[in-house]
Amino acid sequence: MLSAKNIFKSYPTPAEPLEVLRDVSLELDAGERLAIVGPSGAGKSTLLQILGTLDAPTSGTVQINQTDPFQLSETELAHFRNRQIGFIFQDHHLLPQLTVLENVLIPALAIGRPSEETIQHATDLLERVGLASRSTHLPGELSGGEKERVAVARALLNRPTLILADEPTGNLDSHTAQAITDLLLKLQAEENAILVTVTHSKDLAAAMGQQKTLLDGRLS
Ligand SMILES: Nc1ncnc2c1ncn2[C@@H]1O[C@H](COP(=O)(O)OP(=O)(O)OP(=O)(O)O)[C@@H](O)[C@H]1O
Repeated sequence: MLSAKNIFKSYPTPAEPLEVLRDVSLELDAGERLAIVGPSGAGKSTLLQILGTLDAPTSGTVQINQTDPFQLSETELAHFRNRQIGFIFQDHHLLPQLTVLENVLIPALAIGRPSEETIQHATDLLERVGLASRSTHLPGELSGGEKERVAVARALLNRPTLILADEPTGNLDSHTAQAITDLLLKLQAEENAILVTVTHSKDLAAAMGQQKTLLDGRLS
């Protein structure tokens, strides 16, 4: 379960602090989906960073599976994040010198040498995203949509509680965007994970089923 309660976030500026999030709360159970929409600069990515434990709120609490990540030590938090959260970014963040399979294995490589079982799971995920035949290729040899599919497979490697996607279809043509949306929703449902996406895409937001708008720092 994901719960965020009374989240406020301000950034310091030379003048007044810039208040980006004002009393944002949300609660999602396993298998639920939420699209966060809103104008540019509304604080969508800031909220996603906080839900992803990459940035702490100025005040308020986050709980992921009954754990408050911001109470953990740095090392515990890195481990927790790696185990519980899968991230998908608009520009996929694949490492160009690693093969497709190695890129999917990155969340496992962060905690040591991947087991045979983990390598098999990564191979299965590549099969499920339709890229089994490309596992030894480098990202530079793939199309934009294929790279995004690798990013989806990688986000699922550790069977995360929570998948966070920031504009996962942002750089794709409408046909490829639809294919990535279908794939993401299918895998999320199969894994019973929580999926939160930030998007400007009306199609993706509609496909997510539930959407909320961030405006003037408030989510409604
Ligand atoms: N580290 C930071 N320091 C200072 N201000 C920041 C920082 N990060 C974001 N901001 C500001 O916070 C506000 C919200 O930014 P954020 O990236 O969360 O918006 P967004 O809704 O995701 O926008 P977009 O749709 O354009 O990506 C913006 O005014 C931005 O300039």
